[in-house]
Amino acid sequence: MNTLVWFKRDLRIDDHQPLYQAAKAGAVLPVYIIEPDYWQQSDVSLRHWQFIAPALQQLNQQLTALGQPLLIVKGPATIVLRQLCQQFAISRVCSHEETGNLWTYQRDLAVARLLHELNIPWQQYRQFAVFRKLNNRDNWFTLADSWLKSPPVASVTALPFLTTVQWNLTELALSRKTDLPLCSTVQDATAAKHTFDSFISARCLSYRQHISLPAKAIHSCSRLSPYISYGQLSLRQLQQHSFMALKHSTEQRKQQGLQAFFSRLRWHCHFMQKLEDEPAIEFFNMHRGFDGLRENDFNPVLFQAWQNGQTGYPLIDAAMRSLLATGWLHFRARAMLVAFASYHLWLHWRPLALHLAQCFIDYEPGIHYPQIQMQAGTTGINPNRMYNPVKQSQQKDADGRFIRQWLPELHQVPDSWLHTPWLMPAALQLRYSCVIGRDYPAPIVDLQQAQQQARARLSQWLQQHNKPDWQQLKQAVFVRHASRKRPATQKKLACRDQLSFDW
Ligand SMILES: Cc1cc2nc3c(=O)[nH]c(=O)nc-3n(C[C@H](O)[C@H](O)[C@H](O)COP(=O)(O)OP(=O)(O)OC[C@H]3O[C@@H](n4cnc5c(N)ncnc54)[C@H](O)[C@@H]3O)c2cc1C
Repeated sequence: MNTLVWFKRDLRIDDHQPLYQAAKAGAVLPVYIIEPDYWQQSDVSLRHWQFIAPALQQLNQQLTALGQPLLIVKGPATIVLRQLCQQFAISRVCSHEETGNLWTYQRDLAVARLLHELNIPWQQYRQFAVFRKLNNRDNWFTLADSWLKSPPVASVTALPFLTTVQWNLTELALSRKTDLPLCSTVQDATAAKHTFDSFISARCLSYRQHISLPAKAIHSCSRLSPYISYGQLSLRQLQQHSFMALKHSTEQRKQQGLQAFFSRLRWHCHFMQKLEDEPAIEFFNMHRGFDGLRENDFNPVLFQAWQNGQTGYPLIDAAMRSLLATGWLHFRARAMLVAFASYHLWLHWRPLALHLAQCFIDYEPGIHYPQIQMQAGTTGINPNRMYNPVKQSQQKDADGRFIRQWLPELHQVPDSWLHTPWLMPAALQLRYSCVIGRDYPAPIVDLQQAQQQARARLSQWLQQHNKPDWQQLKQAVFVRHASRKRPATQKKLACRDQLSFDW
């Protein structure tokens, strides 16, 4: 029996159910499809390819060592699969389930129709604690827990040789009409295991302390997100290995770091489950009562300044420029960028989501859209969090290491002015080669005014809409998406906290 294993966002051979099941039954044709239409989508960028291409080379080496190299084919999935199924007398297709964007969902539907027509079964296996057709979240925690604790799939030790086809990733290269510049430094796609080992053995010690400090998070966070997003590492194995490390650790700081990391791996699945349950949140407000709140106020000038790290607020701009250069940011900076754009600049979340999706090397639709909506305050069940960028800057980058690294125009500005350079007297601006409006922009909005306006707009909206149907919608979001880990009463109280601001 010849089985085609379709590699998508699961570029590994360990704990790989489709590969294991296929290998048990006979010959295996491992395939990766470069889909030109996918690469034209507005939430995709060639920065993603910058990471995926070396990951594919590594996967090919691993498969070749097992006996059967990887086939990489360019074209629409339905055409490629039809041709391969006929050419290699394929009697089954195996892959992992994908919780992707609308485009990948529709492509999967088209593939299902094709395989049905060809009378070839398509077996899809779970790779995250994400469950299809879940009615509500009541049992999710128990289901997730038992799946995450279940034994990983046995390793495949050999694959019978079926075919080899020469491919060259440079020749298969993609192009896009408009795109962000590639990252100037990108995480090493072939260093997944090394990155995990270095985190578990040493870097996790300072994870809790440094997780929100921009200059330190880059070293102390696990940095595993792209390897998880493209499936080079199995989240289940990561969860189990970190649990073992936690169990055997006697050092308190290490335990705290591993515990925090361990729960975030679960959050990964918790967030993905939201998009799986309601794919519409890629486009629409999770709580539809927020429809109309920001749509008509979109200001492209403010958006452009935000996108390019030119808002005049140093921590915001340093975060964006660091992201543009490296494709990565720690959680708090991601949240701050979205909150600042949503509240202070009053921009709708959808264009923000697309820009950031293109920027993030680790773009994972299942986490991305629910997180964006949470930070933009459109879920209706999470407290609104409006970060003050000056306060954040003074607290999280007090010595200005991060700001100076990414904003060379502020390099000479002393700490006392660094977080509010627009307040510097003109003579000092000249002395420190940072003339506001010439070398670095003046703030694009007045902070106090923007905060007050956002708060007033939101209060007014909530007053106008806080009617029984609003509560009903909120309850529906809660039933569908809220975590059930805390007791229901406590959670309900938290949900009422509609107008809390983190000034
Ligand atoms: C607006 C916004 C958009 C985001 N978009 C993405 C995205 O596209 N892809 C992505 O992987 N993460 C996303 N995140 C979550 C989080 O910021 C990143 O997972 C994290 O910064 C990646 O760095 P790390 O691997 O060093 O994380 P660590 O802090 O070391 O965490 C380890 C792993 O836990 C998971 N994780 C950590 N934080 C979260 C979280 N808040 N929610 C869900 N899972 C989490 C990730 O798999 C991460 O790799 C987003 C957060 C925000 C606020």
